[in-house]
Amino acid sequence: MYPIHVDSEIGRLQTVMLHRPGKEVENLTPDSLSKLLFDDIPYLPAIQKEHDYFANTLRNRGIEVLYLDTLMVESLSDKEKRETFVDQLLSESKQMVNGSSQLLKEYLLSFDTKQMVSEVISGVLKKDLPEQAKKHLYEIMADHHPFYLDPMPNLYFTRDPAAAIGNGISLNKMREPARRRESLFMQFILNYHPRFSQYSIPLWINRDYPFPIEGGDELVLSDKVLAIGVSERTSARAVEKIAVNLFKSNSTIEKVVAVEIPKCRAFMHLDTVFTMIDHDQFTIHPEILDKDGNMNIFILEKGEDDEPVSITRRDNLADTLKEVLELPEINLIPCGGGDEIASAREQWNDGSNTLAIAPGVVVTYERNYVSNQIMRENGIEVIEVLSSELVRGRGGPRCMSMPLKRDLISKN
Ligand SMILES: NC(=O)NCCC[C@H](N)C(=O)O
Repeated sequence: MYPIHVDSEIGRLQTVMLHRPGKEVENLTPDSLSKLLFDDIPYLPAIQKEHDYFANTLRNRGIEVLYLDTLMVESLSDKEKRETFVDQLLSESKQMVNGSSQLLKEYLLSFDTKQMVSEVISGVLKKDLPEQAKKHLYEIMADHHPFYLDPMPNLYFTRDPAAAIGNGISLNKMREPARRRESLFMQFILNYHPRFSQYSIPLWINRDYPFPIEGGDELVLSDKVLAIGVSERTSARAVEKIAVNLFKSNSTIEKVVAVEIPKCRAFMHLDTVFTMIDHDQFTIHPEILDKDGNMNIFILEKGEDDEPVSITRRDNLADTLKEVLELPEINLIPCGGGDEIASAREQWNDGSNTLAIAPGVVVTYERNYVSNQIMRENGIEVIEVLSSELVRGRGGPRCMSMPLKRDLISKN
């Protein structure tokens, strides 16, 4: 059965891809936190327990949970594919490979596939490899960085490296060097995993496109409308590129709504400040609006004649949503109820980062009790999950999940 279908943010979730955090989060140190985009070091047994709780919450609702590392191991079924993967990984890890590529290649290929994938994710310490003869100045004067290959602690945010849109994939060039290798996994899974490789799955944008785009900014509002944040992580160029590609293909997307949000760490992606939770209800962090309640929004549509795209400006989010979704009314639910302190605190803790598993049914962090209560008062079913350690990576349930299949919205 064709493995990808996402034509909304809210259709009943059928299949999702997660990554259970592993040793890579234990390889964070105070010195590497900011480079590796964490605010603190999670305690591994506790973050795994919380992640398992999240995965079980989804399973209990009948959702099929796939794990990225398992898919990857199943994709690298022969020696040639393993070697191709290691070659590509090492060539893309130039800044991280703080030593000899050849030595690392031999080291990684000495393991079985499962262990190799786990080593790549958790990072390779210099002390794990045999000491090599130091001949070159850069080796003799080596810095004190402990890793040959840096860990990939952000991998449990499976939302960002790739996103399913309709029956295709946005395979993303990620903005931060610490995360760039992550989308390589999905490239190999699409090319080689039997669940995907037998189909010709369209790529709406590819990871070799030079300007960044990340899945946390890509929100499928309907089969015809895609919203994309222009943010700290996603460039206006990539938004236009994916729009043009969608318009000239067999995709059903007719409008791409580019929403500009402040470029700062707390608001790194659109889904940290805005998510869809029902046909006509959304969470929003009020601080993305200016003092008049406006923001910078552009609608991209297929151009006339030879123009690949036409662009028109809007400034009101609620009005734009009503227009593109053809709804008479919509409800924007403010994170933290709009209270100055509660909304800043709960947005920081991903209170706006809800994962809808069906129309009006969302998974959220239990710590964001103000936002959760307000959603309930608006008729939303809120399923809470644990978050003390998961939150330290600055992402919530939407960031931690990559939907592969949802029911068609009309069926719900
Ligand atoms: N969609 C999201 O907002 N994902 C959260 C990503 C957090 C990760 N530490 C990062 O900075 O990329």
